[in-house]
Amino acid sequence: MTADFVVVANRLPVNKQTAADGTVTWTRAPGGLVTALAPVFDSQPGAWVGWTGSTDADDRPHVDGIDIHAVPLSAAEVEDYYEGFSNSTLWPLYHDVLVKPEYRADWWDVYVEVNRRFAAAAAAAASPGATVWVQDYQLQLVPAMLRQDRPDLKIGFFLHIPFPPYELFSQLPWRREILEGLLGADLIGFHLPGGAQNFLTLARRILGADASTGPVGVRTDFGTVALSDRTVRVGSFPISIDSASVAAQSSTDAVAQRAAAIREELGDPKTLLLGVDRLDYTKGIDVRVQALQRLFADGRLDPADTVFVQLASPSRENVESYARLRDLVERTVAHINGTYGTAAAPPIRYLLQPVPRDELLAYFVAADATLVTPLRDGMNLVTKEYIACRDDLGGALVLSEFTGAAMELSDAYLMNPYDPVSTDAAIVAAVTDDDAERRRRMTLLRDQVMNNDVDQWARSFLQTLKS
Ligand SMILES: O=P(O)(O)OC[C@H]1O[C@H](O[C@H]2O[C@H](CO)[C@@H](O)[C@H](O)[C@H]2O)[C@H](O)[C@@H](O)[C@@H]1O
Ligand SMILES: Nc1ccn([C@@H]2O[C@H](COP(=O)(O)OP(=O)(O)O)[C@@H](O)[C@H]2O)c(=O)n1
Repeated sequence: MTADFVVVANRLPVNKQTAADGTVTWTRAPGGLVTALAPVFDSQPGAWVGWTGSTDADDRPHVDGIDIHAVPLSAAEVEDYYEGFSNSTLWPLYHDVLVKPEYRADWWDVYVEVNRRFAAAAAAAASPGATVWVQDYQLQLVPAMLRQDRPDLKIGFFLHIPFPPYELFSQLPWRREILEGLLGADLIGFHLPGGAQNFLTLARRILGADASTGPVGVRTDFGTVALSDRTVRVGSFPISIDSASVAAQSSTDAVAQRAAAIREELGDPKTLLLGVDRLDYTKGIDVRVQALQRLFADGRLDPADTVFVQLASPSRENVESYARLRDLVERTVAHINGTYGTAAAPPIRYLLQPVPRDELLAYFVAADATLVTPLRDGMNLVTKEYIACRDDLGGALVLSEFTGAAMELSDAYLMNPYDPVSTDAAIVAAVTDDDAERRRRMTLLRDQVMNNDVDQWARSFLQTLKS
């Protein structure tokens, strides 16, 4: 069976659960990109092409409402395509070279090969004239490969992470191939106008393409790259969450009771601070923990009545830079608890494990402030989830200027994660400002998040693609 609408993403929206008797069940998976795209299928039927996340060739994933097309990956391909080229070359290069990207031809060869397999699977899943929406940095060659095979398709591409400027991108030995791969699309979307602008500059300087030079706006004023036979549009479409649904899920009695219980279990601290991230070096978990260490040391925060909970989900654990970050975070947390805590009440609680959705929402409702301090982040959906959970107008958001979310959420307590003075000041202001100021800021943040949801993101991208 083929479909008129096909999403192609590295990951399928599925979670594999194996019971004690070996029975396998598949459920819809949560997570940033998946959470954003799943509602698109509520309004139109379609297919999703992607990887199950495991190397078991016998996997036959199934979820209600989406026609799933699994692309199998061997253990060696996971190493070279996912952990290697995607997450040890492209991810650090696109995130400001926070760690040194590795440029290896053997990884590149497997990246090409796996992209070819995704393109073939997408071509097989798509009906004549279908719309195919390719997602993210793992699949940047798919648009051109797919067009070669299926010129009848409408092809969109969206990048969920930052797109770097010429000075960084041009390090990449395969820079021409990546740009040409993306130009196979009819519409290329980025979160921010800056990413779109970087792409247009790169197309001009590296490919000598006829790319527009005027400003790109948010969901308007699209840039163009004129090719010999067609024109590619380039735009900014900041992603969001299903705001109304998150707000509704977080305002149940059960979540309120659990939020109160969490505070009680933590010893009813005067100030409850929260961090929620994949354990990734881009997220600035070390930045916020080191800030707390300074604030406890200089007395601006009292470790006796402050608790910071860091909910970290394990991520890309076979990549060495992730193991190094884990080591740094865990040593710093142990040092702070050893220095400023008591046996009964350590000021930092650190969990390295997935947390059920309802539990996560209860933490958002319970927190006096959430610390979102990335050194670089494409958008950061945690930010928007926290805001959507605060219909009580309580809580405060400390937000790095280096997230995509900061462009829309300028009423947060903004900070520069590279500047300890700015970081410390934002945390202190977020917890000591009077209630009126905190409520004023949260009101403005909520207006933004509740009025700009993921449906608008998907609709604006797909309408632009079809127009
Ligand atoms: O699939 P993983 O390797 O486990 O990583 C999870 C996802 O991480 C990245 O998320 C990005 O997309 C979010 C939604 O647009 C955005 O808010 C965030 O800033 C980005 O980092 C990655 O881009 C996805 O492909 C991964 O699935
Ligand atoms: N411990 C955690 C951390 C994140 N998450 C979820 O994972 C998603 C993270 O999205 P994001 O846009 O902030 O960042 P990435 O991890 O996609 O880079 C959010 O939907 C979080 O609620 C979670 O469920 N549990």
